Amino acid sequence: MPQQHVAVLGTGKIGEALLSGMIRAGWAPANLLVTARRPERAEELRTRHGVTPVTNAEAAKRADTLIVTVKPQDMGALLTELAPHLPADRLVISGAAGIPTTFLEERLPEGTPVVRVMTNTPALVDEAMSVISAGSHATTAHLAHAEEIFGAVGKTLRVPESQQDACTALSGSGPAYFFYLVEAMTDAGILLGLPRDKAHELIVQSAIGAATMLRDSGEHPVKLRENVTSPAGTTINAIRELEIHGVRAALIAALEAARDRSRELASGNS
Ligand SMILES: NC(=O)C1=CN([C@@H]2O[C@H](COP(=O)(O)OP(=O)(O)OC[C@H]3O[C@@H](n4cnc5c(N)ncnc54)[C@H](O)[C@@H]3O)[C@@H](O)[C@H]2O)C=CC1
Ligand SMILES: O=C(O)[C@@H]1CCC=N1
Repeated sequence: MPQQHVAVLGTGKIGEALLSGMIRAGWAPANLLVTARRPERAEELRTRHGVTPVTNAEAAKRADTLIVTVKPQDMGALLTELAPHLPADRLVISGAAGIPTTFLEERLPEGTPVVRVMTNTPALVDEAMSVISAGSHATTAHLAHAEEIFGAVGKTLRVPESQQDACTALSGSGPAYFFYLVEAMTDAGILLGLPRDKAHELIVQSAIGAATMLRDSGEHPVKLRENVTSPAGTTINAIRELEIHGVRAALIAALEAARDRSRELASGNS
């Protein structure tokens, strides 16, 4: 069967990460359409990936599946532009934080299947976590198609849409928290007298090792931490400081704030 045409609309950081992953996974660039606001950006995407830049209206007419990766604040305007050109049997996948499937369904032709996905930037290295939910007209075949696309850049997980804002706080924004931790721990290395590049290398390799153990050992994180924490040793002194400074509570509050912001995002739209 010939591959379907897939269009990525609003090909910024996430759109391009997905596009490049799809090509690495074997999608033919000839079947991939992209839209961008600026002509120079469209040309850059053509040169870099061999995909075809089109207008949003052309994408609506030509693509079997449309993946919308604009910022939440730009979603309303884009849907208004697409709606008059979109046949109602086309699958529309939204990658935007906070935008419910009902928001798209209300602005697209009656019966349009919509799937909501929250991915993350490790898509760039095929290690994304993408959580996927169906709108009211999307079937399991539509979900499977979304999984095929996002599976090109990492893991996928189906969740009820009611959990999407929480997932956005955990995995959508998640990489930023780890980058922040690495940055802070590297600063600590500087305080302890290490050169910045050495401190960075030590922390990054420790992060990779810890992440690999979390994924592959089957052990609970508490057990893994206990294995590092020797009686009267160094680690417990650090853990005590983390507890005194409320780092666990800060993380819980931080993710709650991210979840709340995700809930608010749809209201910033037309
Ligand atoms: N950056 C991240 O870590 C993640 C972002 N997301 C979601 O992905 C979406 C995109 O985020 P980024 O890629 O970071 O943003 P970005 O700003 O890099 O990309 C969005 C692109 O859409 C273009 N655009 C806006 N309106 C358009 C229109 N009418 N026609 C054509 N192009 C248009 C913009 O020019 C821009 O290039 C957002 O909705 C965000 O919530 C989801 C997961 C992670
Ligand atoms: O910060 C944001 O709004 C986007 C969504 C998840 C990660 N980045």
